[in-house]
Amino acid sequence: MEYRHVSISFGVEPLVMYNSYHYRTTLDKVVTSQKVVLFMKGTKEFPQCGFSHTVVQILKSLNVPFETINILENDMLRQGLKEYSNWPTFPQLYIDGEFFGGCDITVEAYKSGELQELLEKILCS
Ligand SMILES: N[C@@H](CCC(=O)N[C@@H](CS)C(=O)NCC(=O)O)C(=O)O
Ligand code: FES
Repeated sequence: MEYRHVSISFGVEPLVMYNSYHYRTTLDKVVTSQKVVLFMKGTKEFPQCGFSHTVVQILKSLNVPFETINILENDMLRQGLKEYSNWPTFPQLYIDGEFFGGCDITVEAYKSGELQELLEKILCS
């Protein structure tokens, strides 16, 4: 799939993806730009879907710094991310540059304490 002029509002400079190779390297940069990055529907302040809202609430309750990207603003990004993460839905949580999971996985990991453990390890290193 070709991605032309897909621009993500992220940080100061919008990131532009010109083609499928470029979108992959661009997304590599996005997911490693912060220890915790959440691709979601809506924003941290105003989630637009219950699944995204749940993950935001978990991250807020754990008091960890995290970046969110609203995939509803960009349909090419929305479709491209499904391919990039090999995951068909949102939210998509990245921790330390690695895809961690969607809502169900995050809820389970939160309940078991695995999420807290991983975040402590990542954020204290
Ligand atoms: N079981 C999923 C729930 C998330 C989900 O089903 N998301 C749907 C509805 S919000 C989705 O992203 N569909 C694809 C799309 O909207 O592009 C999870 O654990 O994350
Ligand atoms: S937007 Fe309808 S379930 Fe997420």
